[in-house]
Amino acid sequence: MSEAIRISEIFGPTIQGEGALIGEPTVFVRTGGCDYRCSWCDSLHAVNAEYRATWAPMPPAEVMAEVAHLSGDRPLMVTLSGGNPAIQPLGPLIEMGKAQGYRFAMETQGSVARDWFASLDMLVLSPKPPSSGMTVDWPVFEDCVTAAGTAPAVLKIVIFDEADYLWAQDVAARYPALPLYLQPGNHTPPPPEDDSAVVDQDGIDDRMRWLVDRVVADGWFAAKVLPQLHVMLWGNKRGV
Ligand SMILES: C[S@@+](CC[C@H](N)C(=O)[O-])C[C@H]1O[C@@H](n2cnc3c(N)ncnc32)[C@H](O)[C@@H]1O
Ligand SMILES: Nc1nc2[nH]cc(C(=O)O)c2c(=O)[nH]1
Ligand code: SF4
Ligand SMILES: [Mg+2]
Repeated sequence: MSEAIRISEIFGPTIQGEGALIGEPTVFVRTGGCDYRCSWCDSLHAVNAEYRATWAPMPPAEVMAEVAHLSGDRPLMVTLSGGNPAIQPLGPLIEMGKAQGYRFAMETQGSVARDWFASLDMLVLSPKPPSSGMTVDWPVFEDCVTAAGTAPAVLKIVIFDEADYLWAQDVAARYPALPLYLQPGNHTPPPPEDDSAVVDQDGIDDRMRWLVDRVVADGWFAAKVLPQLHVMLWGNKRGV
């Protein structure tokens, strides 16, 4: 019997709104609990202890049954996010889903390495820049890159300001082999219980334009700059 996974929400199909797989239809499996507390986290309902009562332990078969129900039994990309999905026992879920034809992408900050990263179809490593208030443990981050093995892996870095931008350049220089995505940060999301889901879209647009100008002026042509498409369309609404 596989260990239960702590689930915050399972939703979709929607489109992947960020990074390498932007636009691809996917079902999200969001796990509950995170070892980080980023100052600007847009998914606090899967992070803060006050939401713990909304997280349910589910065995892998139950998670896959819900994914199959949502997808109408048609295999697609399943995106594991959180919280930090790497702190959950996701290896058996990935094996079970792959046997049914599903593919798996995962978003993680790179603070916990697991051997099952090698089974992923896409590992999105999102190390946290200075504006987050977090400090990256680089040896552990390196372990995450190593754990991916031959599985496709990319870097996705959130940028709020100049300090984040310069930090991203350093990170990119450390990992020249990893495709790099830069994403403007969205500011001060409302609490999850507030259904308005309003974001400061003008501010996001300003940061996006600034980021494009900065990347182009620097001739940093390996960087791909993308907005959070789902935030443009639906603000910080949950379940989209
Ligand atoms: C909510 S996190 C969950 C997965 C994992 N904990 C991580 O941070 O990679 C998913 C993605 O959203 C990004 N993100 C979180 N808050 C954001 C914000 N306010 N603006 C832009 N991106 C944000 C994270 O950097 C990460 O790439
Ligand atoms: N559509 C959509 N795309 C996303 N990409 C990353 C997300 C996340 O919260 O991890 C996310 C999300 O919550 N929704
Ligand atoms: S690591 Fe990810 S889920 Fe955790 S607090 Fe930061 S953005 Fe939120
Ligand atoms: Mg999100």
